[in-house]
Amino acid sequence: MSQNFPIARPGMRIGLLGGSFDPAHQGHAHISRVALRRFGLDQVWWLLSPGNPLKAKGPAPLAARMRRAREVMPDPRIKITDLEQRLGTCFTADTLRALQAHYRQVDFVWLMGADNLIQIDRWDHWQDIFDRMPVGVLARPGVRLRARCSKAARVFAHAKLPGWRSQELAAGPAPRWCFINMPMSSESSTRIRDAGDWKSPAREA
Ligand SMILES: Nc1ncnc2c1ncn2[C@@H]1O[C@H](COP(=O)(O)OP(=O)(O)OP(=O)(O)O)[C@@H](O)[C@H]1O
Ligand SMILES: O=C(O)c1ccc[n+]([C@@H]2O[C@H](COP(=O)([O-])O)[C@@H](O)[C@H]2O)c1
Repeated sequence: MSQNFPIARPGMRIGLLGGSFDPAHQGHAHISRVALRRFGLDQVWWLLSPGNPLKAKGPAPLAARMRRAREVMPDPRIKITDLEQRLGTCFTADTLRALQAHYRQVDFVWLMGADNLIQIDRWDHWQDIFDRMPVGVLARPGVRLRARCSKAARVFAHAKLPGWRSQELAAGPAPRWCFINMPMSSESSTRIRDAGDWKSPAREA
């Protein structure tokens, strides 16, 4: 199972940013850099999803999305991975369980944009995600208020770390989460697809 898994030293702090990345864009790059700095992370791993279980339409082929992600994000601290494909998982709770079992001495943080805080309560075993590892939420234009009032924010209100204590997030223990306000990027994959600026091999055919 460990073939071609990224190497991580014991004690490393690693953020996991899951997504369709269909395609990757500067918004992903921006929040990854902010997460590295604000949460004191050593690395961020992008987990390119084989397919979001809540989206009816599948994404572009994984190989094409991986190529594009590497072009967008050449920073050596950001690892572009197809770990979900390798693990055979598509539900986040399963992925995180498998990664923690594989990398027992790594401190992982689940990262997501504020739009996903609004809908995470629809994900499979979503409370397990909060119970399993710290969660870092990055502001996204237009959804900050709804995110703050979301079901997840209410259920885990007791576990919220204020933004000024973000450096403490990765050390845990879970449940513990932190919302980061920052200069935001309005970039989105939807906009790029709608503008016709992302032509994966399958879509060109
Ligand atoms: N501009 C952004 N600001 C903050 N978070 C973002 C931004 N773009 C993406 N994210 C976050 O990155 C993760 C992966 O996002 P995803 O690959 O779905 O991109 P997207 O632009 O949201 O795609 P789509 O428009 O297809 O929904 C999600 O947690 C999402 O919230
Ligand atoms: O586990 C779930 O039920 C689940 C449902 C919807 C989305 N997710 C994950 O959320 C992340 C963001 O997905 P996306 O498609 O919005 O980029 C990605 O890692 C998905 O696998 C996970």
